[in-house]
Amino acid sequence: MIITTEQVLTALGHVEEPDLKKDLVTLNMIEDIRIDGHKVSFSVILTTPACPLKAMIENACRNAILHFISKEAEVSINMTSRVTTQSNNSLPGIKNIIAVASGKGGVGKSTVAANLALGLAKTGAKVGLIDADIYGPSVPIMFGLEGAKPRATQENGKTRIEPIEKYGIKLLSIGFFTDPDQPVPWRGPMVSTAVKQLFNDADWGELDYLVVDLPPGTGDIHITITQGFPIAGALIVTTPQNVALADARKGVGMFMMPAINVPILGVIENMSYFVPAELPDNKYYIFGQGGGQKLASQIGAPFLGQIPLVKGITESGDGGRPLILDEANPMSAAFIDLAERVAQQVSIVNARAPQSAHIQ
Ligand SMILES: Nc1ncnc2c1ncn2[C@@H]1O[C@H](COP(=O)(O)OP(=O)(O)OP(=O)(O)O)[C@@H](O)[C@H]1O
Repeated sequence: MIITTEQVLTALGHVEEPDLKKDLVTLNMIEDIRIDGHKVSFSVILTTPACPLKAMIENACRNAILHFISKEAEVSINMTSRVTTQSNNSLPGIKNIIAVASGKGGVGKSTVAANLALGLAKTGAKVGLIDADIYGPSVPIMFGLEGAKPRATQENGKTRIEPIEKYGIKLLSIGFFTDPDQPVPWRGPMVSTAVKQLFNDADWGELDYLVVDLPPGTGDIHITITQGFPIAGALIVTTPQNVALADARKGVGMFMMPAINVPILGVIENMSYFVPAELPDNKYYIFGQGGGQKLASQIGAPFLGQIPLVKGITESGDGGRPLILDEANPMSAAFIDLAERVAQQVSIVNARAPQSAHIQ
């Protein structure tokens, strides 16, 4: 039996990337085809290491070779990834900026941002996290970094800030530069300058994803960030109550304004229900039910899931070690799922963008 590269490409041309709705060959996702007798090997270049469809795509590729070429073929597939970006990126080295937003305060936006950043890193992506919540920066506490001061160096008359590395990601918080016991009486322009420095003056190096924890609501910082930097998309965190949903809708409205025009990656509902430890089969919908899903369908964005009200989330946040790092806790896997769904949406948005590109 002689197998040719053309046969392999034709067979894999029958495998569709379910999100991007095109076949893997057209999407340039197949590389390194090697054939040795009945042995066939190749690499599949996914758009993110956090791809939730990895196993499914691998199976489909194997089946395509066996079905279209030969049942006798021995197939070996290297599943790898190259995170996509949009080529109009004005921040060199940073492929995708993900803004995490909420209408109201206290709905768990920082909790989602921290666990999302760590979840993306756990799948193998290079990740940074900016805490731009000037009114209540939570990253120093959530990462056990109270009192930490990032190193700043002078380079050709310019200040370079070194992000702090913890748990495998790079971090900067506006809280590292303010006194935690003093209110921050900054005026709009000062806030705007400080936030821009977190992006422009920091040595982020190469990042696949830069997660940005925004302040609640809509304000100066939102305008500064959305107008100053290429945001891949915004993630909306809400709780199920009507009051939270009404505010979340306002937040979404801002991202959708023509002058801002940031795609909504999806809606995450936090504190969806409470499960008492002694009655693990009971779910109590304390704040109502179905609100996040309703918001997502009203704005035509994907609903990315529910996070229950869990004591461990508060404890781990307050204890400086986000819950996702505790692999024995079932919520850890739930946060990884969430990170995968968010990465999937970023890849979809990038593929739809006019100047989308597979850039290393
Ligand atoms: N699902 C959850 N279960 C239990 N506690 C939670 C959950 N989500 C968040 N919390 C806790 O609620 C509090 C507020 O969460 P967080 O700081 O993430 O909210 P936020 O929306 O970022 O608030 P703000 O922007 O107003 O600072 C924290 O103590 C956090 O640990």
